[in-house]
Amino acid sequence: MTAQLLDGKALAATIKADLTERVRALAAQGVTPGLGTVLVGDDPGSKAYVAGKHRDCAQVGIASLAVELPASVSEAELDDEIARLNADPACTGYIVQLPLPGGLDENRALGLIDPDKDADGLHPVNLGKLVLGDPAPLPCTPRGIVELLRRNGIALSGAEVCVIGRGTTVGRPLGLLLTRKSENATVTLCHTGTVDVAAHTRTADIIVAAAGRPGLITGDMVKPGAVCVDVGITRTDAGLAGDLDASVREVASWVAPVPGGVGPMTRAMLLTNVVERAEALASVRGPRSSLPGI
Ligand SMILES: Nc1nc2c(c(=O)[nH]1)N[C@@H](CN(C=O)c1ccc(C(=O)N[C@@H](CCC(=O)O)C(=O)O)cc1)CN2
Repeated sequence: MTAQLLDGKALAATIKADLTERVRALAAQGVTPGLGTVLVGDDPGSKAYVAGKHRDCAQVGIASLAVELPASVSEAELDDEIARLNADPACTGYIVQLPLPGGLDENRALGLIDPDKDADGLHPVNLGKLVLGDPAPLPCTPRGIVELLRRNGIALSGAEVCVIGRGTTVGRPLGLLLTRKSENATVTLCHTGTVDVAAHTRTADIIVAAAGRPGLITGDMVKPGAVCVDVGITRTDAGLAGDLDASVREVASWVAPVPGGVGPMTRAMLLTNVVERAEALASVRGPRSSLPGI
């Protein structure tokens, strides 16, 4: 068997085309959505991801507000930038790019974001709403994974899903999303304390690998016909490497690859979160509101 590709790049392009129309409709009401990003330090991966987010904004007509700070920034200076974006009426929503350099407390920074402007859905209030099943912006990678599976006709209801990785941006919130009544999957969350990862992956209908360990999942760990989603991106001298070994493609029915799978979907979901908030605010304020931008 050679797996079919879950093409996140193509699906993200379709989603961005739809968002472009929605941004045009907002513009007709006098509203320009704005995405802010806070990038601290010079991690090459983070710089590339943030640059990609702003390229996407330009494509769909969302305004960009890019804040760049040196790795030596103090906690107080970072807090000031976050407070500034909270107060900026041109900023509909924003993100603090993770990971932050050592010495800066990520949870503290995320907790200072105005939950209404939390374009990443990573503020504790919004993660709490996800637990409770209340409406809130959803974390971008988990939302992108569910969308990629759903739009390719992959059934989630009743599926056994094995998620590898318990991080706050992917594994944990993905488990919460997949176990909502609307998705109805059964989730096993594996992590560095899991004694026998293969014992869990071998019985799974869907495997989501978000460990950041190149080649961790090999073909012999996959049930024939399973769907495999690669989330781990590691930068090596030879280029980007995912968590799925090449042998997985001979066993799986579908594979979401690195690059071109979940990454572009993560970015498309970030734009979606921003546009959704702009639309919600526009509908509250009514057309051609005299209030400042949102
Ligand atoms: N504040 C956040 N920080 C981080 C998040 C997040 O959702 N919010 N997730 C990851 C990184 N990430 C988003 O920021 C991200 C990762 C990958 C891609 C992407 O487009 N990947 C491409 C390859 C890009 C390349 O060539 O480097 C792909 O897979 O095709 C976008 C966003 C950690 N931090």
